[in-house]
Amino acid sequence: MALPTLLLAVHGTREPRGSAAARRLAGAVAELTGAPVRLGFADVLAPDVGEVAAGIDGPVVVVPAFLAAGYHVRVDIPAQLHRAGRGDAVVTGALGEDDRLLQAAVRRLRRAGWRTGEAVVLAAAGSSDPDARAQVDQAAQRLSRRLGGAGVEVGYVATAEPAVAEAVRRLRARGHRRVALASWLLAPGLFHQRLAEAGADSVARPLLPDAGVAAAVAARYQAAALLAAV
Ligand SMILES: C[C@@]1(CC(=O)O)c2cc3[nH]c(cc4nc(cc5[nH]c(cc(n2)[C@H]1CCC(=O)O)[C@@](C)(CC(=O)O)[C@@H]5CCC(=O)O)C(CC(=O)O)=C4CCC(=O)O)c(CCC(=O)O)c3CC(=O)O
Ligand SMILES: [Co+2]
Repeated sequence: MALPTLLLAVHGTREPRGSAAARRLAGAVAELTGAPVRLGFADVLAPDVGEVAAGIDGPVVVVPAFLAAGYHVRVDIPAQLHRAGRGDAVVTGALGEDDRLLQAAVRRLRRAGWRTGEAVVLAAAGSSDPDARAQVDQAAQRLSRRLGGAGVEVGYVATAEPAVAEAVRRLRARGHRRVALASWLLAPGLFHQRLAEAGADSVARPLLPDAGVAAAVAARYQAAALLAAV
């Protein structure tokens, strides 16, 4: 039986390097899974996830390239699929709980110059969805353990508190002389650009491109493909 199509749902950005990162991720995932892979956008760019799904014959597995299951994953993408008559598509969970994403964040952090003893702000996009924010809090706790108990605070670029710059200030107020920013963002974009102004001593790059992130997407697809194939 033919493999279900893997529809990679990315947020969408006006930053061309962000779109290039998304296309490269789609290519890496196609290689890992051997499945037909298509790219759709939740916001900012077209075609949206529903429009892409409507043009696909046969079963579809949508893997959201999102770190937490917030508004876009839980509301926006399912609504796009319903509008397009593809409410049958299986939508997998977000990626942030997969340890490979955390490993990617740690690699970026070290490459940006983080040293043992420095405090860290895990900088996430921000969401109006409390469950999505709880998922980011959990990632911050896992990051702290992974860094040998380093002080880690969450900071948000938009929509939620504390803002990234405020999280940096709080750590300094608690006596941390050096504060590093870990990017809990997938790709270069407007949100990542804002991290440069947050007052940190170093800023890690976003998570993509990364083979572990591609493997996490492939794993989500493979687990769901069993359900999607009719
Ligand atoms: C729903 C909303 C707020 C709400 O939660 O209510 C929200 C939510 C989320 N966005 C997330 C991610 C990204 N957002 C952007 C960009 C933009 N996001 C904007 C709006 C909104 N985003 C609010 C809807 C307002 C509305 O449309 O009504 C834009 C259009 C306009 C603006 O800035 O207001 C601005 C475009 C800037 C431009 O190009 O002009 C990028 C791309 C980039 O950075 O360039 C990334 C990928 C970052 C990466 O690379 O990872 C995540 C994290 C998901 C995760 O966990 O991964 C969530 C959380 C969630 O889904 O809940
Ligand atoms: Co957004």
